Amino acid sequence: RALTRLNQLRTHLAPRPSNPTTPSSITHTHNLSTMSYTRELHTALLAVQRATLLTKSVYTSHTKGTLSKSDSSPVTIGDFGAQALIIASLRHAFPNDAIVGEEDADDLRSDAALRDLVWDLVQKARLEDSEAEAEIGGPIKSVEGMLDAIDGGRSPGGRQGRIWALDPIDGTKGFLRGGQYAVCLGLMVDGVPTVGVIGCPNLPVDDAAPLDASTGVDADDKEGKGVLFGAVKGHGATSRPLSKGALQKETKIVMKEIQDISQATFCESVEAGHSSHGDNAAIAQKLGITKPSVRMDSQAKYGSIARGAGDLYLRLPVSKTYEEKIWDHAAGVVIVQEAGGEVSDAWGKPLDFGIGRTLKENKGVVAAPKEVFPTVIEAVKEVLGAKQ
Ligand SMILES: Nc1ncnc2c1ncn2[C@@H]1O[C@H](COP(=O)(O)OS(=O)(=O)O)[C@@H](OP(=O)(O)O)[C@H]1O
Ligand SMILES: [Mg+2]
Ligand SMILES: [Mg+2]
Ligand SMILES: [Mg+2]
Repeated sequence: RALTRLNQLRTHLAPRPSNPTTPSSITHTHNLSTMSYTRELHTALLAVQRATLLTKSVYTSHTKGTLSKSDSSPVTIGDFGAQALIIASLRHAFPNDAIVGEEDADDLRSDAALRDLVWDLVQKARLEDSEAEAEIGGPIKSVEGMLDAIDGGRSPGGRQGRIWALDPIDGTKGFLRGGQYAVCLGLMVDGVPTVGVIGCPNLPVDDAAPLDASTGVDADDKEGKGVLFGAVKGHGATSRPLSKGALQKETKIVMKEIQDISQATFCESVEAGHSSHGDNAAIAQKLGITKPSVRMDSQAKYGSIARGAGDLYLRLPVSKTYEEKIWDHAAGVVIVQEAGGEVSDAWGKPLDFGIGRTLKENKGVVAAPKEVFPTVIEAVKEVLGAKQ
């Protein structure tokens, strides 16, 4: 009977290729551990944890090595270093997987001084637990290996197979300002976000801590800051303290039940250029919300609502042409869904992660607990509709 139950579970949990003509070489192996993505989650948690150590060392140092990218957004040595470490970890554990990473190594190849700064950071960032460090492949061996790892994030994305979406530092502006930021890694299987991990060095460890965007790095690790969120589709969401070595014990997280939507707290971007503060405020007003919004950089917003510290995440588009990037949402979406939430674009349309590196068929993002989600989307549509 146990065997029948196991087989039923296998059939139930097996990720199915969306296209029945998928060649057998990229269909998934049917063993229970891959089906529940235990190894993927474990690897992603350790990889993100190691990368957060690197970002913290940059956060507290004076040299951030900031460059302006072609879209005039900033990138730092922390972004490059974290991307190198995470891609090296993924290649070690899952050499056949594709990776969509935000950064590439072009700027480092043409700037030796910057490259040396990143190489120095990458060599120093090691997990103190040798078993954990070995599980993610140990240190990167050479400068060329580091550049090659960073360039490993050039996948165009797509709807088939296993593709990781990596944001080595999400909220780089927040990172530079001394605010919240996050290291984010999601695995998409056939275009569906399936595993999500977010490391937030500046959020309180305590899931019940009141939501404020209070900032400042916990330089001596004495302030109880630093949290690592994780989730697997169908298996719930967790948080645990970030550590410097092996993974700490996890706690299950769930979104807060909302009795009265007018009492909800909503989160939005700090940067007015990333999300329309005016539209967000109009939506809140329609819902009868009087509490001020909490402005917070990065996917720390997804983590915060997933653990019930806040309730809603509103990201109404500012520009008609901006396409949201998949690495800004993939991990957060799994974590919120698994904590009991729903996420869509501003029109209530599901986010389509299978088109490429961006969510080009979607506009804006709204996340809320399942029970109130339809009410929130109605308010969003009314506000958007009134503008058209
Ligand atoms: N115009 C526009 N509209 C929407 N989003 C944009 C836009 N420009 C940039 N970005 C992306 O915003 C990412 C960080 O946004 P957040 O809202 O999470 O943080 S912030 O409070 O604005 O810093 C940020 O991620 P990082 O680059 O990883 O920091 C960008 O990918
Ligand atoms: Mg980002
Ligand atoms: Mg980034
Ligand atoms: Mg960026």
